[in-house]
Amino acid sequence: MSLYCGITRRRKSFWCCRLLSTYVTKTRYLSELKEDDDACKKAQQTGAFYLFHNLAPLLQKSEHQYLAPQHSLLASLQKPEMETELKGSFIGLRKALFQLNVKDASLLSTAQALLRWHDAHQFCSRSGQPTKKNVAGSKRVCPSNKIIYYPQMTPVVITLVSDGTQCLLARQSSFPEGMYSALAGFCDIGESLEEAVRREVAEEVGLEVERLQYSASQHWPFPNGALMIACHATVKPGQTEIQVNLRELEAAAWFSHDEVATALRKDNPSYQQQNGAFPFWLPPKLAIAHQLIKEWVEKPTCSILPP
Ligand SMILES: NC(=O)C1=CN([C@@H]2O[C@H](COP(=O)(O)OP(=O)(O)OC[C@H]3O[C@@H](n4cnc5c(N)ncnc54)[C@H](O)[C@@H]3O)[C@@H](O)[C@H]2O)C=CC1
Ligand SMILES: [Mg+2]
Repeated sequence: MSLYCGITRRRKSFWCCRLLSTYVTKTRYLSELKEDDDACKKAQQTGAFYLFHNLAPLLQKSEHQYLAPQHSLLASLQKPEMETELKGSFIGLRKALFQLNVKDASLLSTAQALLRWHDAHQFCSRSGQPTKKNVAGSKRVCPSNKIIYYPQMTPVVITLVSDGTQCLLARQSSFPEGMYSALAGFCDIGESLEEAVRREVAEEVGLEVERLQYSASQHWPFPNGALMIACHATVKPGQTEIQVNLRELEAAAWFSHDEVATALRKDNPSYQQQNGAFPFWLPPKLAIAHQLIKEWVEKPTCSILPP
């Protein structure tokens, strides 16, 4: 698509033309919809919608997968009629997330986080008056004092600690049986990413991080919309003795490269072994914890690059 812009200098007009990439065009269009209620209302007439009921998206079950159908603007129907009409059911996102394709999982996570934020920010914290949502849902405004509230994400660090040959994985009692993951924790106010990683590792397993390396980030819808910031970290040589903080974790342990590589190849084994224990398994592909662990398996030295 072309952009034409007119620049007037010293009474002469110059016209320049340049091609905008599809990504830039789309981004600018979305940015316009956030600011322009009329343009957004117009877009809604031809837009596609995901449906939610009490924060649960309407999904259709297909073998081992969930499909997230999109709909045009619908007449208002009650939940049971809606499910019958659209041949699906409203299913909790926690249950369905890992059985959705990447695009639907990402869009539904964003949508749910936004809906949850609106639900929790109905009133101005200064005036106590009801706030008003713009059409796009990208902000809320207090009509009495004009304070603008924007949706928030909470930063969370997630760190795969390694001693160069093994990596440290932990589990909380709320995790599914047998699943271990990298260490995660909410950033405290005023902290840098590096400080949050060092503090969380010290708090949860009693180790001192020597070096850390940023890997990637991911929006995570639970519990209230988090920005997961993933890092690799190494601990000081010879200082690998774990002291698990049992208020936060149920268990933590060092795992060898072979153990982790084998677990990475398996799906969630939802069976118990003969001795009653559940086999060791890792978070599913969609979770950034999985990507972090996979990176380490492919390149165990990824955390010992120069800082
Ligand atoms: N996408 C992924 O791969 C993974 C995501 N996670 C997410 O990371 C999040 C944080 O991990 P945790 O170990 O639970 O955090 P954590 O180690 O900071 O412990 C949670 C506790 O921190 C306190 N806390 C401090 N600030 C908080 C805030 N802003 N919101 C809520 N609680 C706060 C509360 O007392 C809470 O019980 C989890 O909610 C989990 O959903 C965790 C592992 C993997
Ligand atoms: Mg934690």
